[in-house]
Amino acid sequence: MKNVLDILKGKLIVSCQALDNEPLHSPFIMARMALAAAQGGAVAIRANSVVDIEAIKKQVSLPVIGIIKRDYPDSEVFITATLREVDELMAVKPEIIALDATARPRPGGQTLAGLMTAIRARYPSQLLMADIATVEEAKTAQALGFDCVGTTLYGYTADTAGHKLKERECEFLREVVAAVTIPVVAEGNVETPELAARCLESGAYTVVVGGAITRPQQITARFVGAIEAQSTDRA
Ligand SMILES: CC(=O)N[C@H](C=O)[C@@H](O)[C@H](O)[C@H](O)COP(=O)(O)O
Repeated sequence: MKNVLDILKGKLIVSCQALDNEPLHSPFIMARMALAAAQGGAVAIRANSVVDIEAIKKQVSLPVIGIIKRDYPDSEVFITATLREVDELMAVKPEIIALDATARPRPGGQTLAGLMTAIRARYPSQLLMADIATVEEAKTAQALGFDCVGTTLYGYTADTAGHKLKERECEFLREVVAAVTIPVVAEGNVETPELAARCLESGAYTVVVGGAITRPQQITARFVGAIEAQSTDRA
């Protein structure tokens, strides 16, 4: 049996997520999205919440990268922010758990190192993915013993706001790849098949695509934007 990270190498992971303010918010729909992704050739699914992961695991036999998004009043960290979310996720045993590994202050003043120690003590064999936004954070994640690191939060922190992976021929991704030896997951705003392929060429171990496949409101807006840009050109 291949280990989970081997399965992901050079392949596509589809993120099936819809928050409660999104039109497709529903474990049933996310499970069907996961089935469609599996039929299209995805090798794993990234998903948010216990109920979604439970429904997805009933529908497909692919490995799952699990997260719980939860807002805390004292911190901007919201992806699997504390041990509480890790404990909840372990009820549905995602093959990999991803957590925010940015340098931002965490809920309750906890440090990332402290959280890692607590997770490793309770779940020593659980694979862990670090969602980061800077090269320094990737290096720290490797030093703390994360199994892989993802560019998930690049463009979503105060310091990196607005940046996208595709900029300057994937320069940020290439810098992360050069800085660590653990597998690097290209994730965040991978909007086209060509960009997904370029991420792998740039040294990413695997690539996660979310909205460009599973958020039809985003896909629609991209079409509308292109049509409107062309009609402005013609005017
Ligand atoms: C920043 C944040 O909250 N990212 C979340 C992380 O799980 C998801 O909302 C994204 O959909 C996922 O990272 C995939 O990215 P994209 O949908 O851009 O392909």
